[in-house]
Amino acid sequence: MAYLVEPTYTHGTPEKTAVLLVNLGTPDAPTAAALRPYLKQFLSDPRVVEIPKPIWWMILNGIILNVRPKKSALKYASVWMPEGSPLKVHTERQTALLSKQLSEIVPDAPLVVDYAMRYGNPSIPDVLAKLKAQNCQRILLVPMYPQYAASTVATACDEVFAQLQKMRNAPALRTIRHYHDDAAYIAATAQNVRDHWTLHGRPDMLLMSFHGLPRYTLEKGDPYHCECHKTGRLIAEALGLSRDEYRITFQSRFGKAEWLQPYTTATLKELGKANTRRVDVICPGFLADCLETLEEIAQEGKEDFQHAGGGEFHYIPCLNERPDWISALTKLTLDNLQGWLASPDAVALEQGRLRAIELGAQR
Ligand SMILES: C=CC1=C(C)c2cc3[nH]c(cc4nc(cc5[nH]c(cc1n2)c(C)c5CCC(=O)O)C(CCC(=O)O)=C4C)c(C)c3C=C
Ligand SMILES: [Fe+2]
Ligand SMILES: [Fe+2]
Repeated sequence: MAYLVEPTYTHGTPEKTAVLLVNLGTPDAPTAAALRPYLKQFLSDPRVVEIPKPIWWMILNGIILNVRPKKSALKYASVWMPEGSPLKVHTERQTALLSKQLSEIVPDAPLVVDYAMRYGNPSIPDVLAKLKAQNCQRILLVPMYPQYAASTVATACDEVFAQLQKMRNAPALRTIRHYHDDAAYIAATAQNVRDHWTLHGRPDMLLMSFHGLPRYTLEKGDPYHCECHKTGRLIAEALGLSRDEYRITFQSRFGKAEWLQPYTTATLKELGKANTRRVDVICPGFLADCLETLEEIAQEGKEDFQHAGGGEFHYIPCLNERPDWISALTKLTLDNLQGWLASPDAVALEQGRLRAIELGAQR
């Protein structure tokens, strides 16, 4: 009698460990037609919009999905790269660079490095199927958000868990919750700012703008607001800034409810009205440039500031492919792989961690 086996049964192929980067996601093209399914998936997630379903369903399908795709498509078109959406292009490059650095540090480790998007493509179900087909029996999920929010990190974990629930022979899973105060992430962010100042001199004000969340998330216990403030304080300390030389603000308000304050837009207008000579803006909660940084901050933010009477406006890009950030990501990954690679690799792993610290410091 033949035994029934799962189609992905991989007896004989070596067991592998996967490092899976997960980012938010982006439309496939800067068009209303591509924006619609992306926004529908994104905004139907109850972790993102916490309004009771029947009411929200009417607003989403009746108004938002008829108006927003066209408006957002124009914005996406203004930042689209020849290779595609900036968020996807940078996430793909970060994945390749992390894979390269890991293979240099632990050359014999059976590691697979890949990325998936929570909304849109490449989707979490598709990438997990790919990892299963390669016999990845352990998965380290690395959310590409340093600060934890239920609407970003938790929903990425939810989706991975939901897929594993459908598998009989499911892989082991580890998740990273946050790294908002990770020394190497803070050091790379501060160095990014210092590099900009070496070339262009210093501003009167450094604005650290984080993606916003509805205010009720803070009241309900989401640690996001506090984590953003801790990140901001650590960056300011690394740069030796006094309290009046920087501000922490929240951007990208969506809908009518109150969001975390102070708002980035209002602050830029206020600084402009005060005739601030120069403001520099960084977005430390975004590891890759995307619509929210390139359009909302670098374009709209600049206009808000200068229109109100402000002087020079400098947007400092995200960490993207910076070598010190790739080393920080490598170290974070290796730290969280402890105990998962076979014993001879454990020694290499420790050497690798030290090498990643060294590489980060050299660059
Ligand atoms: C970095 C962390 C992010 C949090 C927290 C977050 C919460 C959040 N976002 C929306 C609504 C929208 N966000 C959109 C784009 C977008 N958001 C993030 C990150 C966080 N969002 C990124 C990286 C991006 C850019 C994606 C890209 O393709 O470049 C959008 C889509 C664009 C638009 O139409 O404006 C929406 C909508 C909510 C409601 C929310 C928390 C409740
Ligand atoms: Fe967002
Ligand atoms: Fe936005």
